[in-house]
Amino acid sequence: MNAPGCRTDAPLRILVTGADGQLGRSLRALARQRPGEARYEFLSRPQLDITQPDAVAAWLDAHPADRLINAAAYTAVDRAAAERDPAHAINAAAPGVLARACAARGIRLLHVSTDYVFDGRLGRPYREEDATAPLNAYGRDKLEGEQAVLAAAPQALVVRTGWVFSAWGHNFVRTMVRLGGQHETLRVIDDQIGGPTWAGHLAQVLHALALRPAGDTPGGVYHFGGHPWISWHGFAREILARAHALGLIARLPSVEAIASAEWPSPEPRPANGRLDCTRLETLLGPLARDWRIGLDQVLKAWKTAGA
Ligand SMILES: NC(=O)C1=CN([C@@H]2O[C@H](COP(=O)(O)OP(=O)(O)OC[C@H]3O[C@@H](n4cnc5c(N)ncnc54)[C@H](OP(=O)(O)O)[C@@H]3O)[C@@H](O)[C@H]2O)C=CC1
Ligand SMILES: Cc1cn([C@H]2C[C@H](O)[C@@H](COP(=O)(O)OP(=O)(O)O[C@H]3O[C@@H](C)C(=O)[C@@H](O)[C@H]3O)O2)c(=O)[nH]c1=O
Repeated sequence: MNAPGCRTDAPLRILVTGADGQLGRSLRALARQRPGEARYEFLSRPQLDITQPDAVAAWLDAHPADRLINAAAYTAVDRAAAERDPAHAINAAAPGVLARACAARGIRLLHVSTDYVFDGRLGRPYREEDATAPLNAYGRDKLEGEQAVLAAAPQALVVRTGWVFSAWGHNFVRTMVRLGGQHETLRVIDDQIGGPTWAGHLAQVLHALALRPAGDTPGGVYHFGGHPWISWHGFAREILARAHALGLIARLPSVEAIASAEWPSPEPRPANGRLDCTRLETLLGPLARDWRIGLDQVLKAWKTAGA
């Protein structure tokens, strides 16, 4: 194993848990595009269930690594209050299990968290040190997970992001294209703003962080989110206009702007999910984070695939 903080010519060995999700698949794509920069190993849920401490320990003993990127999570926000056991086990408890197992073996953990750790009442983009106050069960679990990681492994990196989309899995872009093909009018919340994050950009950031020597990169929380900031309503309009222009939907539906109170959701969301990325940009330099580039990539991929 490369000693933490030491540069070496051997490519770093990076394990990725939750490798079949949006972020995991985006990391797979990145690893294919940049062979030689690191030796990635991708573990989907059947290969490694992160809620099982013995399985985690056994895997890490059998597969030495320098870094572990945890892309596994429970992301069904509206179900997290009803499905307490799995949601808490995956998002709150398992990150601590991973952090302890990694710390015991000199592996640096990169963990991913969310803008939903904030209550959204701040009148500016959130910085890493701003007070957390999650509004929903998912946000509370993710915050507990962050805290467990940093308590067990202060050198770990916790990257908070928001509004993630990709060509794979469940996300707002897919939902809008599906609904846009079915309805003449959609109703979408206009009083929640944030930064849609293309999972490809998030993968680039995690890859760059993983490659850095630990000594050059202080442990702790970093924010990374897409730009420009926009409401869900504005994002929906952009998605539908571009999907229509590409012929993914035959008609352009109208999109009615509604207030959060008018949307029947069991779980509240923060009104402000904007993430200030200055800390990360100071470390890594200017970051690719324009979601419009990612959105075009996703829609073109679906067009090519005939979706
Ligand atoms: N999606 C979003 O909008 C946002 C996501 N995030 C965070 O970013 C990270 C990546 O999210 P994203 O890629 O969208 O998530 P996805 O829901 O797309 O993927 C999560 C993956 O984790 C897997 N998984 C679930 N439970 C376990 C387990 N016990 N052991 C191993 N794997 C498991 C899932 O498998 P299965 O499908 O079988 O359950 C799935 O493949 C997460 O930490 C998430 O909280 C932060 C902000 C926004
Ligand atoms: C489908 C739909 C959603 N909405 C609203 C509900 C919600 O406030 C917002 C987004 O809905 P979704 O259910 O897609 O997104 P949601 O599950 O809230 O997305 C969140 O996922 C977790 C994992 C995160 O960490 C967050 O950063 C965020 O990305 O849009 C409408 O207003 N109209 C609609 O037709």
